[in-house]
Amino acid sequence: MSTAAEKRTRAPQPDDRTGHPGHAGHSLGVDRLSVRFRLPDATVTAVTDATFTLSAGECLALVGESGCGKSVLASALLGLLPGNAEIRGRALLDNDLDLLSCGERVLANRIRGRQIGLVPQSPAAHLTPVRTVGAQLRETTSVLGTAGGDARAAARRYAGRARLGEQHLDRYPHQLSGGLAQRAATALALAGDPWLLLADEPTTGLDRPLVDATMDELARLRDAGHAILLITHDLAAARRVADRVAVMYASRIVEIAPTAELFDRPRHPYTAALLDALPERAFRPLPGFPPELTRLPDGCAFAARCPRVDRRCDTLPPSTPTPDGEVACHHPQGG
Ligand SMILES: Nc1ncnc2c1ncn2[C@@H]1O[C@H](COP(=O)(O)OP(=O)(O)OP(=O)(O)O)[C@@H](O)[C@H]1O
Ligand code: NI
Repeated sequence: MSTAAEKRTRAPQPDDRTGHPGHAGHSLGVDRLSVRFRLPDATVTAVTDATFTLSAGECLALVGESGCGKSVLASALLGLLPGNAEIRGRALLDNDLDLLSCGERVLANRIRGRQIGLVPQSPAAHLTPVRTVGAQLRETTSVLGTAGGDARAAARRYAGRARLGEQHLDRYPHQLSGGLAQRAATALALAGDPWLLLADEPTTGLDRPLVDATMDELARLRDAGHAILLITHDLAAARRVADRVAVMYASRIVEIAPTAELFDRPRHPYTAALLDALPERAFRPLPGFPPELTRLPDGCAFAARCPRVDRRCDTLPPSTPTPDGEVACHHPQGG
């Protein structure tokens, strides 16, 4: 599948002001990634056959209801799942290194922080309360080997890339506003020069102006050449920054499409239902609940809530190509 990044006319540019490195050429190719958790009395099917690509300079949003498997997917890529997780599939970095099989040592020494940065859900969880932001940045750049012998200059550099003014480096996290704390946490995520940023619900609990500001910061990092995997419930936020959107339902990606296309012409009935629930649209929440991930049906998991359900839905709908994406439905809307 061709990517939005290939289609975008504005190529990713290094940011001259901050000396932001270009990351052109990097890619992540996830192929049938599946995760199950074995529990004593049940098996949780958290992710099933997730397949997508993501290139430097592109933002992919992963959206779907709570519990559908978004965070488990992200944790699998970082090797952060607990021991009871059974992982299958591949996740190739630069068509080369498989994140799912390379092992903890490689992940710890070469990947986490250095190739893949984590933009945290809550800055508070990422920042140490008892040390200044500058001290934390200096330490992180030293540990990750990006300080280049001058940790102070490095701290200023990464603060600059996250648009955190130098004057804030001597402050403790609690002395920063919510927006500045988010930038400080982002500066830490950038401190190892990762090209790929994972942002799992980076705006939970923020008010709308701060959500928008955070999305605009992510868009800026995308434009500076980073790849961004944005996990969110917030379709409006996704629309603001994502080039493509992947919609997840009950462990599967059921539709993936360029953002404008997805909003204008949703093909999967679940995507249409998510859009109908938006305040600026019909504001009609989808009735019912997703199935338990311990008892998924053999056929389409959305059938029980689907307005277009028919006999074919007893069998699993295969993922089929659309002009610019894919949909897994026996009777997609709009052709
Ligand atoms: N260690 C684990 N053992 C068993 N089940 C787990 C484990 N971690 C996650 N799960 C289950 O996997 C499913 C997917 O969880 P996940 O956190 O990925 O959902 P999510 O889409 O990120 O939801 P939210 O939007 O609420 O963050 C859930 O049913 C969850 O309970
Ligand atoms: Ni989550």
